[in-house]
Order: sequence, then structure tokens, then C-alpha cells
Amino acid sequence: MIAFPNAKINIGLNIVRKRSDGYHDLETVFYPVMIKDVLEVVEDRELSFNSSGIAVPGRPEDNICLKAYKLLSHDIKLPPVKIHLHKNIPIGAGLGGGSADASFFIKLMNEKFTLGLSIEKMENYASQLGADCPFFIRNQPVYAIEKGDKFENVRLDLSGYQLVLVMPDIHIPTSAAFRDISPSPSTKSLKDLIKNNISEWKDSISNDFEPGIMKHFPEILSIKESLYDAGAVYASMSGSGSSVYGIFNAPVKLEELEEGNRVFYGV
Ligand SMILES: C[C@@](CO)(OP(=O)(O)O)[C@H](O)COP(=O)(O)OP(=O)(O)OC[C@H]1O[C@@H](n2ccc(N)nc2=O)[C@H](O)[C@@H]1O
Ligand SMILES: Nc1ncnc2c1ncn2[C@@H]1O[C@H](COP(=O)(O)OP(=O)(O)O)[C@@H](O)[C@H]1O
Repeated sequence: MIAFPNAKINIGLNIVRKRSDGYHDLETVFYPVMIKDVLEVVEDRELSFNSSGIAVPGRPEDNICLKAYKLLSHDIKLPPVKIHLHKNIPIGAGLGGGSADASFFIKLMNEKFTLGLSIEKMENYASQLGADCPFFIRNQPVYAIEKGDKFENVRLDLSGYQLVLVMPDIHIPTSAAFRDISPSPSTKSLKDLIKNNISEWKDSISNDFEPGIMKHFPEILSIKESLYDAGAVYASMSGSGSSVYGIFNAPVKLEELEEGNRVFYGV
């Protein structure tokens, strides 16, 4: 059985406070986007994992898909499976690719072996694998709070726009991005700001990771500026970076940005 885990972008990201468990309370909007991995599970004589496409850092045995298998098998008797991941979503990009793989793996196992897991139960398993994993179970636009794992649906449809996503050759581990952050409560609710016309977002919706990351990597700021220069209605780094997206009213082709960066077009 095959699934196609997709990436997400963050529209706005406020880091509100440090929690007693070492994590941070956030306010963000997660929006699913078109860049996809391919994840295949077949029954086999023993449990195995391999991948193709973009090289995934770390040992195969530490891949988040195997962690998801082991988590499920604490509670449920599962047959051994062969897992193949074709990696296409850039890594260390703020696109949640590993988290998507984990959550789609849980959904795939649930369907393939008729495990009867509810959405809530799958979200609960996902939350044990990473803060933004639960989002990918329902995989719908949400306003997320706390660790990024408590959701309210938002009515947001970007399908009439052209999204351009630029991935520079910079890999930012999420844990490193938090080191430069001084959390502070937000003054206006992102949940309300997101309802405004997209043309108003530029002056009201921001990502708290940007100042620290852009200071270290000025080329990320340059990409954001290039997207605005090319006519983006809104542009932002996604999550903890390094990818940057621009939302355009009409189709564009940004050849200059394609030099040295991976550029994806679509929503
Ligand atoms: C912060 C976000 C915003 O979208 O960054 P991106 O990964 O998307 O860039 C995500 O919620 C990340 O989710 P995820 O990548 O699953 O996080 P985890 O693996 O659980 O944690 C990675 C690291 O980030 C820190 N972390 C993560 C989430 C959070 N709410 N507070 C944190 O302090 C953790 O302390 C950990 O060191
Ligand atoms: N299936 C996977 N896809 C991507 N990364 C994975 C996967 N499994 C484990 N990882 C680990 O997660 C790290 C990426 O996490 P993170 O820096 O949070 O990325 P992102 O910003 O893309 O969410 C990688 O360096 C890798 O070691």
C-alpha cells in the first residue's frame, strides 16, 4: 500500500512562552502544500526500512517511520513490514516532512491492517513522535496552539493563488532555531488576523524565527525580498526555516531564484 505524505507551511508563527517540559507554546497556522514524499509498506518476513531520493540524515534504524512502527507495536500486534520511503520534501526546511512521514505511516498501517484506530487515537500516537506530527493526521488548515498540537479549524483556501516555495541549500534543525528565541505573548490573535484579506498579512502576520535565522543566513532574507520584488502578496519563512514561500495572485516563473535554490510552484 502506498501513501503520499505532503509538506506544510506555517502562516504566522508566534513563540509565546517556554514550557516547564522544555518545549515552547506556539501560535501558528499550518497549511498543507503540494510537495510530497512516497511511502510504501508491504508485508515481509522481517521489519526493514530503506529510502531513495533526497538522502535522509541519520541511521535508517532511527528513521521516524520505524519509530512510528515501534510505537504502534507497543500496543498492537503487527506483522513485520518492509517500508520504502522516496524522499522528495526538503529536510531541515520547516516543511514538516519527517513529521508527515510519521503520521502518514500511522494512517497507512491503520488502513492496511484494519487496526480500527480513531482519528484522536492516531493523533495521540503522532504527538509522541514530534510536536507537529498530529497536524498531518487530519491534514487540514488549522490554527495550532500549545506545542503546535492543539487545533482549531480555519477556513483558508489558497487554491486560487500561485504558491512559490524556495529552498536554499541551508539545513536548519528545528532544535537549533529555538536557541535564539526570547518568547513573548502576542498582542493580536493570529486566528483573527488570518481572516483578513491576504494583502493585509504583510503588515500584521510574522514568523518569530525570522529575525534570528535571517541574521545568521542573510540569503534567506534576500529570498524573501526577491519574492516581494517579484510581486508576492505575502512572503514568509516557513516554520524554523530554511524554506521561504511567496503567495502570488497570478502564475510566475522566478528563474533568478532557481539559481542555487530548489524552487517549487503550486499550492
Ligand atoms: C516549531 C515548528 C513550527 O512549525 O518547527 P518546524 O519543524 O516546522 O520548522 C514545529 O512545530 C516543530 O515540530 P517538530 O519538528 O515535530 O518538533 P519536535 O521534533 O517535537 O522538536 C524539535 C525541537 O524543537 C523544540 N520545540 C518544538 C516544538 C515546540 N512547540 N517547542 C519546542 O521547543 C523541541 O525542544 C525540540 O528540541
Ligand atoms: N522520514 C524522515 N524524513 C526527514 N527527516 C527525518 C526522517 N526521519 C528522521 N528524520 C530526521 O529529522 C531531521 C529533520 O527534522 P527537522 O530539522 O525538524 O526538519 P524539518 O524542518 O524539515 O521539520 C533530519 O535531520 C533527520 O535526521
